[in-house]
Amino acid sequence: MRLTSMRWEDGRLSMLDQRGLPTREEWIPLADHHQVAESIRDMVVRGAPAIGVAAAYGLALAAANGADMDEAAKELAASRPTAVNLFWAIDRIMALPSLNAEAVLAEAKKVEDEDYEMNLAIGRHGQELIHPGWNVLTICNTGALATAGHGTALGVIRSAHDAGKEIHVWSCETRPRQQGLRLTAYELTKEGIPFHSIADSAAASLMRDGRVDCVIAGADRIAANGDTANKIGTYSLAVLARHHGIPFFIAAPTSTLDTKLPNGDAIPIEERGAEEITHIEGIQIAPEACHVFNPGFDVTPGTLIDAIITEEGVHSGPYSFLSERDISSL
Ligand SMILES: CSC[C@H]1O[C@H](OP(=O)(O)O)[C@H](O)[C@@H]1O
Repeated sequence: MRLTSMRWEDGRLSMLDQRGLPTREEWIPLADHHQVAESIRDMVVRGAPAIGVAAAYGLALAAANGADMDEAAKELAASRPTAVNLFWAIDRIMALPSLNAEAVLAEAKKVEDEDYEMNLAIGRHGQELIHPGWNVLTICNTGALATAGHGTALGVIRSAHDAGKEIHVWSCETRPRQQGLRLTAYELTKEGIPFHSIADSAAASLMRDGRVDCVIAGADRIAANGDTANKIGTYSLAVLARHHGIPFFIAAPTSTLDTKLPNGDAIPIEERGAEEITHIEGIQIAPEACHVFNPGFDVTPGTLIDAIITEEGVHSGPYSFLSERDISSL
């Protein structure tokens, strides 16, 4: 059975609580869009494409429950600010000619199915860049748990492995929420893909020692010039990769493109709570009243990205994802 982060069955939405993985596999039933918004905000479900799919199903619940769809859309849109897929999915549903329950659910299922197909295409295109025997470094979780299945950056890794390229993965722990140590390690273990989890701070010396052949990461929002918002720490990996002459790739579906933004300066960067840093599994590890700055994302300039892989193919810089419509509106 395909690993996925959520299931719509018999009119009900349930989500795999990613906060408990890898030690607890617990599915949570969600009865309404309020609970979906809360599950996105609390990172029960996380990952740019996955929260877009979740929001689409949240609107399907709102329609089925007879809720005010505009209010439901606003509540879901307020759950997290950085991943543009959330707003792309909400806008797509709200643009339907009719917001009856059947039509909204059908469109939500299309959003999910299309994301899965886009990830398979990203994998096909991206694995062409991966040489046999490469050591591939990645950050956060960009796999089936962050999408509708297969994954983006981790989808490229899966596809390269499935193509018999015998790669090895360095999976950054990804402080503070440890999506790499908990979720990517969980997925790679399930698939039997060789990997080592590493502290985020170990990446530099691995690159210096010639033990990294490429870096591949996901994205939460890509501006028209290729500036890319992704998990905090991605920018430092891009700078390190450029310093060491190592190719740095981003993998994302086109639903992650925000062509209204000419560059990454205006991408909203989510700041999360201090407890994500001061506590681990609810246990305090920092002094009382410890001051914390906890941005969830950073922006990597398109000039540091050697290729952006989408379902359409491999794009190389300089990037210009502006559509004709966007150019005419500038
Ligand atoms: C396939 S996109 C996954 C993307 O989302 C992650 O952020 P979060 O776990 O906070 O939702 C991270 O930026 C990943 O690259």
